[in-house]
Amino acid sequence: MLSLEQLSQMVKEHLGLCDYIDGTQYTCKWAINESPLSGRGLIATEDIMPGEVLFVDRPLIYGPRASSTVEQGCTVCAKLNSDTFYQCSKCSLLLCSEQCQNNDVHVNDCTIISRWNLKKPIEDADSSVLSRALTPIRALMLNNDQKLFMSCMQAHSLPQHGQEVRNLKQYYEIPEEEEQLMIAACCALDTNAFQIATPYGKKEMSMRGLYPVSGLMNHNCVPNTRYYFNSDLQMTVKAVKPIQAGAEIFSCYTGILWGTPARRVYLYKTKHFLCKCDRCSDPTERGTLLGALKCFSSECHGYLLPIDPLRTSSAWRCLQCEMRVPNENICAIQGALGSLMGTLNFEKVEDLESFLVDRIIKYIPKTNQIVIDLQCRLITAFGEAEGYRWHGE
Ligand SMILES: C[S@@+](CC[C@H](N)C(=O)[O-])C[C@H]1O[C@@H](n2cnc3c(N)ncnc32)[C@H](O)[C@@H]1O
Repeated sequence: MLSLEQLSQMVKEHLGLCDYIDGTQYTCKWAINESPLSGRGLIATEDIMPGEVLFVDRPLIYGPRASSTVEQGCTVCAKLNSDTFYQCSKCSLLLCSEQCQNNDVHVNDCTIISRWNLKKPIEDADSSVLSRALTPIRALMLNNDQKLFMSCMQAHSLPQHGQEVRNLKQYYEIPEEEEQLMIAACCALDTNAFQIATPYGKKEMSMRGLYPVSGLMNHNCVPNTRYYFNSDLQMTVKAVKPIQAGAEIFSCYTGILWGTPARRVYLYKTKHFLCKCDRCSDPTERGTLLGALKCFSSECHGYLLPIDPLRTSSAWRCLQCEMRVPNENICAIQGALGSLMGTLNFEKVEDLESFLVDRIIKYIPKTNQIVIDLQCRLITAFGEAEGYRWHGE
Protein backbone atom coordinates (compact mmCIF):
# COMPACT_ATOMS: atom_id res chain seq x y z
CA MET A 1 0.00 0.00 0.00
CA LEU A 2 1.32 3.46 -0.87
CA SER A 3 1.71 6.13 1.80
CA LEU A 4 -0.49 9.25 1.68
CA GLU A 5 2.53 11.20 0.35
CA GLN A 6 3.12 8.71 -2.47
CA LEU A 7 -0.58 8.68 -3.33
CA SER A 8 -0.68 12.51 -3.30
CA GLN A 9 2.25 12.59 -5.71
CA MET A 10 0.48 10.16 -8.03
CA VAL A 11 -2.70 12.27 -7.87
CA LYS A 12 -0.78 15.44 -8.68
CA GLU A 13 0.83 13.79 -11.69
CA HIS A 14 -2.51 12.43 -12.86
CA LEU A 15 -4.14 15.88 -12.63
CA GLY A 16 -1.15 17.58 -14.24
CA LEU A 17 -0.59 19.68 -11.10
CA CYS A 18 3.15 19.14 -11.37
CA ASP A 19 3.17 21.09 -14.65
CA TYR A 20 3.88 24.78 -14.69
CA ILE A 21 1.06 26.88 -16.10
CA ASP A 22 2.06 30.40 -17.30
CA GLY A 23 5.34 30.05 -15.46
CA THR A 24 3.81 29.49 -12.02
CA GLN A 25 3.14 26.15 -10.46
CA TYR A 26 -0.59 25.52 -10.26
CA THR A 27 -1.65 24.82 -6.69
CA CYS A 28 -4.80 23.23 -5.38
CA LYS A 29 -6.70 24.05 -2.21
CA TRP A 30 -7.10 20.54 -0.87
CA ALA A 31 -5.02 17.56 0.19
CA ILE A 32 -5.59 13.85 0.67
CA ASN A 33 -5.79 12.99 4.32
CA GLU A 34 -7.38 10.57 6.74
CA SER A 35 -11.11 11.18 7.06
CA PRO A 36 -13.02 10.87 10.34
CA LEU A 37 -15.74 9.10 8.33
CA SER A 38 -13.78 6.34 6.63
CA GLY A 39 -10.34 5.76 5.12
CA ARG A 40 -9.02 8.73 3.21
CA GLY A 41 -10.83 11.81 1.99
CA LEU A 42 -10.15 15.18 0.36
CA ILE A 43 -9.68 17.92 2.95
CA ALA A 44 -9.65 21.66 2.16
CA THR A 45 -6.30 23.25 3.00
CA GLU A 46 -7.56 26.80 2.30
CA ASP A 47 -10.99 28.43 2.30
CA ILE A 48 -12.78 27.61 -0.95
CA MET A 49 -15.50 29.78 -2.50
CA PRO A 50 -18.65 28.43 -4.23
CA GLY A 51 -18.03 28.04 -7.96
CA GLU A 52 -14.30 27.35 -7.60
CA VAL A 53 -13.07 24.41 -9.68
CA LEU A 54 -11.38 21.94 -7.35
CA PHE A 55 -9.95 19.67 -10.03
CA VAL A 56 -10.58 18.15 -13.45
CA ASP A 57 -10.23 14.37 -13.38
CA ARG A 58 -9.74 11.83 -16.19
CA PRO A 59 -10.92 8.20 -16.04
CA LEU A 60 -8.40 5.37 -15.77
CA ILE A 61 -11.01 3.19 -17.47
CA TYR A 62 -14.52 3.79 -18.71
CA GLY A 63 -17.22 1.80 -20.46
CA PRO A 64 -20.73 0.38 -20.18
CA ARG A 65 -22.28 0.03 -16.72
CA ALA A 66 -22.70 -3.55 -15.49
CA SER A 67 -26.34 -3.45 -14.40
CA SER A 68 -28.67 -5.86 -16.20
CA THR A 69 -31.16 -2.99 -16.58
CA VAL A 70 -28.74 -0.99 -18.76
CA GLU A 71 -29.88 -0.96 -22.39
CA GLN A 72 -27.11 -2.25 -24.67
CA GLY A 73 -25.67 -0.03 -27.37
CA CYS A 74 -22.66 0.26 -29.64
CA THR A 75 -19.56 -0.48 -27.55
CA VAL A 76 -17.67 2.36 -29.26
CA CYS A 77 -20.05 5.31 -29.76
CA ALA A 78 -22.68 4.15 -27.19
CA LYS A 79 -25.49 4.72 -29.71
CA LEU A 80 -28.74 2.90 -28.85
CA ASN A 81 -31.38 1.49 -31.20
CA SER A 82 -29.43 1.36 -34.46
CA ASP A 83 -30.88 -0.66 -37.36
CA THR A 84 -27.32 -1.49 -38.32
CA PHE A 85 -26.21 -3.21 -35.10
CA TYR A 86 -24.07 -6.31 -35.60
CA GLN A 87 -21.64 -8.39 -33.53
CA CYS A 88 -17.95 -8.30 -34.41
CA SER A 89 -17.05 -11.64 -36.01
CA LYS A 90 -13.78 -11.80 -34.03
CA CYS A 91 -14.85 -10.79 -30.52
CA SER A 92 -18.66 -10.63 -30.62
CA LEU A 93 -18.92 -7.07 -29.23
CA LEU A 94 -21.90 -5.03 -30.41
CA LEU A 95 -21.10 -2.37 -33.03
CA CYS A 96 -23.14 0.00 -35.17
CA SER A 97 -20.84 0.78 -38.12
CA GLU A 98 -17.59 0.00 -39.90
CA GLN A 99 -16.28 3.31 -38.61
CA CYS A 100 -16.79 2.14 -35.01
CA GLN A 101 -15.28 -1.25 -35.88
CA ASN A 102 -12.11 0.49 -37.15
CA ASN A 103 -11.93 2.87 -34.21
CA ASP A 104 -8.90 2.37 -31.89
CA VAL A 105 -11.24 1.75 -28.97
CA HIS A 106 -12.68 -1.31 -30.68
CA VAL A 107 -9.35 -2.48 -32.09
CA ASN A 108 -7.97 -2.56 -28.52
CA ASP A 109 -11.06 -4.26 -27.02
CA CYS A 110 -11.11 -6.82 -29.83
CA THR A 111 -7.38 -7.61 -29.53
CA ILE A 112 -7.80 -8.57 -25.88
CA ILE A 113 -11.02 -10.56 -26.21
CA SER A 114 -10.11 -12.42 -29.41
CA ARG A 115 -6.92 -13.83 -27.89
CA TRP A 116 -8.95 -15.75 -25.25
CA ASN A 117 -9.76 -19.33 -26.26
CA LEU A 118 -13.45 -19.92 -26.86
CA LYS A 119 -15.39 -22.60 -24.97
CA LYS A 120 -18.35 -22.30 -27.40
CA PRO A 121 -18.68 -21.08 -31.01
CA ILE A 122 -18.27 -17.28 -31.19
CA GLU A 123 -21.85 -16.93 -32.52
CA ASP A 124 -23.12 -18.26 -29.18
CA ALA A 125 -21.36 -15.55 -27.15
CA ASP A 126 -23.90 -13.16 -25.63
CA SER A 127 -22.92 -9.60 -26.54
CA SER A 128 -24.63 -8.21 -23.43
CA VAL A 129 -22.48 -10.39 -21.12
CA LEU A 130 -19.41 -9.05 -22.91
CA SER A 131 -20.62 -5.47 -22.84
CA ARG A 132 -21.26 -5.55 -19.08
CA ALA A 133 -17.71 -6.81 -18.51
CA LEU A 134 -16.11 -4.42 -21.00
CA THR A 135 -15.10 -1.75 -18.47
CA PRO A 136 -13.04 -4.19 -16.32
CA ILE A 137 -11.74 -5.82 -19.55
CA ARG A 138 -10.28 -2.41 -20.44
CA ALA A 139 -8.26 -2.50 -17.20
CA LEU A 140 -6.04 -5.05 -18.98
CA MET A 141 -4.80 -2.19 -21.19
CA LEU A 142 -3.57 -0.05 -18.29
CA ASN A 143 0.16 0.50 -17.94
CA ASN A 144 1.95 -0.42 -14.70
CA ASP A 145 1.63 3.05 -13.14
CA GLN A 146 -2.07 3.13 -13.90
CA LYS A 147 -2.53 -0.37 -12.47
CA LEU A 148 -0.73 0.76 -9.31
CA PHE A 149 -3.01 3.81 -9.11
CA MET A 150 -6.10 1.60 -9.46
CA SER A 151 -4.79 -0.75 -6.76
CA CYS A 152 -4.55 2.24 -4.35
CA MET A 153 -8.26 2.89 -4.62
CA GLN A 154 -10.56 1.52 -1.95
CA ALA A 155 -12.19 -1.68 -3.24
CA HIS A 156 -15.08 -3.72 -1.88
CA SER A 157 -14.31 -7.41 -1.64
CA LEU A 158 -17.71 -9.04 -1.05
CA PRO A 159 -18.41 -12.03 -3.36
CA GLN A 160 -21.00 -10.16 -5.49
CA HIS A 161 -18.33 -7.80 -6.81
CA GLY A 162 -16.72 -9.17 -9.98
CA GLN A 163 -19.72 -11.21 -11.14
CA GLU A 164 -19.67 -9.59 -14.59
CA VAL A 165 -16.16 -11.02 -15.12
CA ARG A 166 -17.04 -14.46 -13.72
CA ASN A 167 -19.98 -14.54 -16.19
CA LEU A 168 -17.49 -14.30 -19.07
CA LYS A 169 -16.01 -17.66 -18.14
CA GLN A 170 -18.97 -19.53 -19.64
CA TYR A 171 -17.67 -18.45 -23.06
CA TYR A 172 -13.93 -17.89 -22.68
CA GLU A 173 -10.85 -19.46 -21.13
CA ILE A 174 -9.33 -16.49 -19.35
CA PRO A 175 -5.78 -16.61 -17.93
CA GLU A 176 -5.86 -16.53 -14.12
CA GLU A 177 -3.75 -13.35 -13.88
CA GLU A 178 -6.05 -11.46 -16.26
CA GLU A 179 -9.16 -12.66 -14.43
CA GLN A 180 -7.73 -11.47 -11.11
CA LEU A 181 -6.90 -8.03 -12.51
CA MET A 182 -10.37 -7.67 -14.02
CA ILE A 183 -12.03 -8.72 -10.74
CA ALA A 184 -9.87 -6.16 -8.88
CA ALA A 185 -11.06 -3.58 -11.42
CA CYS A 186 -14.70 -4.56 -10.75
CA CYS A 187 -14.17 -4.14 -6.99
CA ALA A 188 -12.60 -0.70 -7.53
CA LEU A 189 -15.34 0.27 -10.00
CA ASP A 190 -18.17 -0.79 -7.67
CA THR A 191 -16.65 1.29 -4.87
CA ASN A 192 -15.59 4.38 -6.78
CA ALA A 193 -17.01 4.64 -10.30
CA PHE A 194 -19.22 7.53 -11.38
CA GLN A 195 -22.04 7.17 -13.84
CA ILE A 196 -21.17 9.43 -16.78
CA ALA A 197 -24.14 11.68 -17.50
CA THR A 198 -25.47 11.49 -21.05
CA PRO A 199 -25.69 14.88 -22.78
CA TYR A 200 -29.19 16.37 -22.66
CA GLY A 201 -31.43 15.08 -25.46
CA LYS A 202 -29.05 12.24 -26.47
CA LYS A 203 -30.10 8.61 -26.09
CA GLU A 204 -26.90 6.70 -25.31
CA MET A 205 -25.92 3.57 -23.45
CA SER A 206 -25.29 4.37 -19.79
CA MET A 207 -21.55 4.51 -19.04
CA ARG A 208 -19.35 4.50 -15.94
CA GLY A 209 -15.83 5.80 -15.40
CA LEU A 210 -13.17 5.08 -12.80
CA TYR A 211 -12.05 8.60 -11.82
CA PRO A 212 -9.23 8.07 -9.32
CA VAL A 213 -9.23 11.54 -7.72
CA SER A 214 -13.02 11.97 -7.60
CA GLY A 215 -13.12 8.49 -6.08
CA LEU A 216 -11.27 9.82 -3.04
CA MET A 217 -14.25 12.00 -2.09
CA ASN A 218 -16.39 10.56 0.67
CA HIS A 219 -20.16 10.89 0.61
CA ASN A 220 -22.49 13.37 2.25
CA CYS A 221 -26.22 13.63 1.50
CA VAL A 222 -25.76 17.43 1.37
CA PRO A 223 -22.57 17.59 -0.69
CA ASN A 224 -20.42 20.69 -0.94
CA THR A 225 -19.45 19.96 -4.57
CA ARG A 226 -21.09 19.14 -7.86
CA TYR A 227 -19.58 17.61 -10.98
CA TYR A 228 -20.13 17.47 -14.71
CA PHE A 229 -18.54 15.77 -17.71
CA ASN A 230 -17.37 17.09 -21.07
CA SER A 231 -17.35 15.18 -24.36
CA ASP A 232 -13.78 14.00 -23.67
CA LEU A 233 -15.06 12.33 -20.48
CA GLN A 234 -13.19 14.81 -18.29
CA MET A 235 -14.96 15.27 -14.95
CA THR A 236 -14.92 18.77 -13.47
CA VAL A 237 -15.56 19.01 -9.72
CA LYS A 238 -16.67 22.42 -8.41
CA ALA A 239 -17.48 23.74 -4.94
CA VAL A 240 -21.15 24.62 -4.50
CA LYS A 241 -20.83 26.08 -1.00
CA PRO A 242 -18.10 27.86 0.92
CA ILE A 243 -15.74 25.16 2.23
CA GLN A 244 -13.58 26.23 5.16
CA ALA A 245 -9.95 25.18 5.48
CA GLY A 246 -9.89 21.89 7.39
CA ALA A 247 -13.38 20.79 6.24
CA GLU A 248 -13.89 17.65 4.19
CA ILE A 249 -14.87 17.85 0.52
CA PHE A 250 -17.86 15.66 -0.30
CA SER A 251 -19.74 14.38 -3.29
CA CYS A 252 -23.14 12.69 -3.12
CA TYR A 253 -23.33 9.06 -4.26
CA THR A 254 -27.14 8.99 -4.46
CA GLY A 255 -29.83 11.01 -6.18
CA ILE A 256 -29.99 14.31 -4.32
CA LEU A 257 -33.81 14.28 -4.42
CA TRP A 258 -34.18 10.78 -2.99
CA GLY A 259 -35.71 10.49 0.48
CA THR A 260 -33.66 9.24 3.43
CA PRO A 261 -34.81 5.57 3.37
CA ALA A 262 -34.03 5.29 -0.36
CA ARG A 263 -30.61 6.93 0.01
CA ARG A 264 -29.60 4.86 3.03
CA VAL A 265 -30.70 1.53 1.54
CA TYR A 266 -28.87 2.30 -1.71
CA LEU A 267 -25.67 3.32 0.11
CA TYR A 268 -25.81 0.22 2.28
CA LYS A 269 -26.41 -2.18 -0.60
CA THR A 270 -23.93 -0.70 -3.06
CA LYS A 271 -21.29 1.10 -0.96
CA HIS A 272 -21.67 -0.96 2.22
CA PHE A 273 -22.05 1.83 4.78
CA LEU A 274 -24.92 3.42 6.65
CA CYS A 275 -24.83 7.19 6.27
CA LYS A 276 -25.21 9.15 9.51
CA CYS A 277 -25.01 12.68 8.11
CA ASP A 278 -27.15 15.55 9.43
CA ARG A 279 -29.71 15.13 6.67
CA CYS A 280 -30.10 11.39 7.41
CA SER A 281 -30.43 12.12 11.15
CA ASP A 282 -33.30 14.61 10.68
CA PRO A 283 -36.70 12.84 10.27
CA THR A 284 -38.04 15.81 8.27
CA GLU A 285 -34.88 16.02 6.07
CA ARG A 286 -34.59 19.73 6.76
CA GLY A 287 -38.31 20.20 6.26
CA THR A 288 -38.33 18.74 2.72
CA LEU A 289 -40.32 15.63 3.79
CA LEU A 290 -38.98 13.77 0.76
CA GLY A 291 -39.54 10.35 2.34
CA ALA A 292 -42.89 11.12 4.01
CA LEU A 293 -45.96 8.90 3.47
CA LYS A 294 -49.63 9.78 4.08
CA CYS A 295 -51.04 8.79 7.46
CA PHE A 296 -52.79 5.41 7.36
CA SER A 297 -55.78 6.78 9.29
CA SER A 298 -58.55 7.81 6.87
CA GLU A 299 -59.60 10.72 9.14
CA CYS A 300 -56.12 12.21 9.35
CA HIS A 301 -54.33 14.32 6.72
CA GLY A 302 -50.95 14.14 8.47
CA TYR A 303 -47.62 12.75 7.26
CA LEU A 304 -45.80 9.67 8.52
CA LEU A 305 -42.06 9.96 9.23
CA PRO A 306 -39.51 7.61 10.83
CA ILE A 307 -39.17 8.06 14.59
CA ASP A 308 -35.44 7.27 14.50
CA PRO A 309 -34.25 7.66 10.88
CA LEU A 310 -30.79 6.26 11.63
CA ARG A 311 -32.31 2.91 12.68
CA THR A 312 -33.38 1.04 9.52
CA SER A 313 -36.05 -0.91 11.46
CA SER A 314 -37.50 2.19 13.14
CA ALA A 315 -41.28 2.51 13.46
CA TRP A 316 -42.86 5.57 11.82
CA ARG A 317 -45.21 8.10 13.43
CA CYS A 318 -47.78 10.55 12.09
CA LEU A 319 -46.74 14.16 12.71
CA GLN A 320 -50.40 15.10 13.27
CA CYS A 321 -52.31 12.29 15.03
CA GLU A 322 -49.17 10.54 16.37
CA MET A 323 -50.34 7.12 15.12
CA ARG A 324 -47.42 4.65 15.18
CA VAL A 325 -46.86 2.35 12.20
CA PRO A 326 -44.50 -0.66 12.38
CA ASN A 327 -41.55 -0.66 10.00
CA GLU A 328 -42.80 -3.77 8.12
CA ASN A 329 -45.94 -1.90 6.96
CA ILE A 330 -43.85 1.05 5.78
CA CYS A 331 -41.49 -1.30 3.88
CA ALA A 332 -44.46 -2.99 2.17
CA ILE A 333 -45.75 0.39 0.90
CA GLN A 334 -42.28 1.55 -0.16
CA GLY A 335 -41.69 -1.77 -1.98
CA ALA A 336 -45.01 -1.51 -3.85
CA LEU A 337 -44.32 2.11 -4.82
CA GLY A 338 -40.79 1.20 -5.96
CA SER A 339 -42.10 -1.63 -8.18
CA LEU A 340 -44.79 0.63 -9.62
CA MET A 341 -42.24 3.30 -10.50
CA GLY A 342 -40.00 0.70 -12.18
CA THR A 343 -42.77 -0.34 -14.57
CA LEU A 344 -44.01 3.12 -15.63
CA ASN A 345 -43.82 3.81 -19.33
CA PHE A 346 -46.11 6.44 -20.76
CA GLU A 347 -46.52 6.89 -24.50
CA LYS A 348 -48.14 10.31 -24.17
CA VAL A 349 -47.15 13.17 -21.90
CA GLU A 350 -50.84 13.71 -21.02
CA ASP A 351 -50.98 10.15 -19.59
CA LEU A 352 -48.01 10.89 -17.35
CA GLU A 353 -49.69 14.10 -16.19
CA SER A 354 -52.97 12.39 -15.39
CA PHE A 355 -51.16 9.55 -13.56
CA LEU A 356 -49.47 12.17 -11.38
CA VAL A 357 -52.46 14.43 -10.77
CA ASP A 358 -55.33 11.93 -10.66
CA ARG A 359 -53.67 8.94 -9.01
CA ILE A 360 -50.34 9.37 -7.28
CA ILE A 361 -51.07 12.61 -5.43
CA LYS A 362 -54.13 10.94 -3.85
CA TYR A 363 -51.96 8.33 -2.17
CA ILE A 364 -48.65 9.96 -1.36
CA PRO A 365 -47.72 13.45 -0.10
CA LYS A 366 -46.81 16.11 -2.65
CA THR A 367 -43.42 16.37 -0.94
CA ASN A 368 -42.56 12.67 -1.48
CA GLN A 369 -39.61 11.89 -3.77
CA ILE A 370 -41.89 9.96 -6.15
CA VAL A 371 -44.05 13.03 -6.77
CA ILE A 372 -40.93 15.17 -7.20
CA ASP A 373 -39.48 12.61 -9.63
CA LEU A 374 -42.70 12.49 -11.67
CA GLN A 375 -42.84 16.29 -11.73
CA CYS A 376 -39.27 16.39 -13.08
CA ARG A 377 -40.12 13.74 -15.71
CA LEU A 378 -43.20 15.75 -16.66
CA ILE A 379 -41.22 18.97 -17.08
CA THR A 380 -38.75 17.17 -19.39
CA ALA A 381 -41.52 15.36 -21.28
CA PHE A 382 -43.50 18.59 -21.84
CA GLY A 383 -40.35 20.25 -23.15
CA GLU A 384 -39.97 17.46 -25.70
CA ALA A 385 -43.59 16.78 -26.69
CA GLU A 386 -45.15 18.04 -29.93
CA GLY A 387 -47.07 21.24 -29.24
CA TYR A 388 -45.34 21.84 -25.90
CA ARG A 389 -41.67 22.17 -26.98
CA TRP A 390 -39.58 24.81 -25.28
CA HIS A 391 -36.76 25.07 -27.81
CA GLY A 392 -38.92 25.90 -30.82
CA GLU A 393 -37.74 23.14 -33.18
C1 LIG B 1 -15.34 6.25 -3.24
S1 LIG B 1 -14.74 5.62 -1.75
C2 LIG B 1 -14.35 7.09 -0.87
C3 LIG B 1 -12.88 7.21 -0.55
C4 LIG B 1 -12.41 6.24 0.51
N1 LIG B 1 -12.71 6.76 1.83
C5 LIG B 1 -10.92 5.94 0.39
O1 LIG B 1 -10.25 5.86 1.41
O2 LIG B 1 -10.45 5.75 -0.73
C6 LIG B 1 -16.28 5.05 -1.11
C7 LIG B 1 -16.18 4.31 0.18
O3 LIG B 1 -15.75 5.17 1.25
C8 LIG B 1 -16.53 4.92 2.44
N2 LIG B 1 -17.38 6.11 2.71
C9 LIG B 1 -17.63 7.14 1.88
N3 LIG B 1 -18.43 8.04 2.46
C10 LIG B 1 -18.72 7.58 3.68
C11 LIG B 1 -19.51 8.08 4.77
N4 LIG B 1 -20.18 9.22 4.69
N5 LIG B 1 -19.59 7.32 5.89
C12 LIG B 1 -18.95 6.13 5.98
N6 LIG B 1 -18.17 5.61 5.00
C13 LIG B 1 -18.05 6.32 3.86
C14 LIG B 1 -17.38 3.69 2.14
O4 LIG B 1 -16.67 2.54 2.51
C15 LIG B 1 -17.53 3.76 0.65
O5 LIG B 1 -17.83 2.51 0.07
